[in-house]
Amino acid sequence: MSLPTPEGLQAEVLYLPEKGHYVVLGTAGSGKTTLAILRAAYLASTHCKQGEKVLLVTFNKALVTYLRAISDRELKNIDVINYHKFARGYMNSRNKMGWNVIAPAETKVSLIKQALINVKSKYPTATTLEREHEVFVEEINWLQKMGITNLEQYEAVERVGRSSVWIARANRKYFFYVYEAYIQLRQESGYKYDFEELAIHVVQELLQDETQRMYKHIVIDEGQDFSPMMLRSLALAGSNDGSLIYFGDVAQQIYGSRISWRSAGLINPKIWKFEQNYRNTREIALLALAISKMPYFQDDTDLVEPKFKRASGPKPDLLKFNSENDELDYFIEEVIRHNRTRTIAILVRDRETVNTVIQKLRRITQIQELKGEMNYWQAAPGVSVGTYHSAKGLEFDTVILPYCNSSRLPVEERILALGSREEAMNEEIKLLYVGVTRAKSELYISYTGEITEMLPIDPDLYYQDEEEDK
Ligand SMILES: Nc1ncnc2c1ncn2[C@@H]1O[C@H](COP(=O)(O)OP(=O)(O)OP(=O)(O)O)[C@@H](O)[C@H]1O
Repeated sequence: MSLPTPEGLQAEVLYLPEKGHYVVLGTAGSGKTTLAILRAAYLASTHCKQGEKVLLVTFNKALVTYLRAISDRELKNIDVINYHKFARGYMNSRNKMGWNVIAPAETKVSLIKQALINVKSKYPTATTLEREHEVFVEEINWLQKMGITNLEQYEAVERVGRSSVWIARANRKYFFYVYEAYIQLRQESGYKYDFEELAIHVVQELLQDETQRMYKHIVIDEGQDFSPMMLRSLALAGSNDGSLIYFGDVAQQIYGSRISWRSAGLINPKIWKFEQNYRNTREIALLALAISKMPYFQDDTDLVEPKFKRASGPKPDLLKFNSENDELDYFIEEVIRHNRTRTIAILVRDRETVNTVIQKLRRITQIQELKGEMNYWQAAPGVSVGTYHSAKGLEFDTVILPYCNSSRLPVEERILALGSREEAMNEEIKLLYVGVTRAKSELYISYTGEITEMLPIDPDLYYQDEEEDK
């Protein structure tokens, strides 16, 4: 595959100086990933001496496989890895890793549940400790992502975003006690770290590490998914006389609230904005824009309004079915008809649903499952199945988003963790946005029962034939 030639602002970003910190905020499909690859290749070929390296880092692993597939030629002498691989590798080089030292996500949850029980027994009258354990898991993840490691810091911090409303400042101490109890339990179980906390340790280690940095330049793609601590660690991991460039889309930010560049370790970055959407047809881009204007989309001053570059195509198809079985059968027919000529993705909210879809589809055709352990990227026409999360950064001719019912979106798990349906919608609408913007020319959205409140209802946005309700 060959990458497009950058134009306008893209070309300016490509040749930015080889020193300093830069931020590129772009709308979906504006060429951020393309430029991340080209910039990394440019730096490796013209601004690295013998032994100096470029790191191209992304959040999700499927994107790493995709990047390698679309640009193998450009990516020579560049380490293309996801954040956790970088963090583990660095800690390993400092003899701070080991076998089985990162607590798996399920273990983390059960240890937090236990920690909550322990703290409750100490403070039996503290009603805040009666809250669901999911709320504590969520808050602990937030503390770790922000790098908050002591109570004074936590009590003083201004929480941005609406989540601040539902934990009273006076109750923060109880959350912190659970956090401390969890760390103790985790250590007793033999786990030095968990996934969210690892970045804090990487930062601490880098602050003391005076050895020559392995990477001269750092290029971050899908930067909106990185926590402030992850970004800080990457800023520290680069050489002082090199550069760091961050490519991200505020509208696709899935977790976490807005952060300042400074708290993420970026020093006076110059900010660039990409506004041209090269991927989606006008009709698909209009739906994405309408989603980003829904009330659940948190106010975001940095939101870049896209300009459409591509020709028109069909409107997104909105279909209602009587049952989920009929829904899947309908799309299986669609896949059979087109999977020799188009790249098609069926994207759903969770892994369990991915498995249901795959089970049924597997009997009919070969499937590419979008997941962490992908070794190979199938670029030829065919069908891919994955979660919205796993599709970040990717693109397909046709995207099918089934099961967009209000009973499935937002998922129950996030409603519990965030304390309200509204709060969960603020977060999950970004996932729908990601799903919609993966489609280059055809988009199908379907549901049974009630449609999710996160989709705009303006009938002009869709091709919708009432008679055709399945
Ligand atoms: N200058 C250009 N000319 C033509 N096509 C382009 C140009 N820049 C990017 N594209 C194409 O637009 C599509 C989207 O680009 P890319 O994946 O880099 O966008 P992105 O900003 O990373 O999107 P997202 O964040 O939504 O994943 C790709 O198919 C890419 O090849």
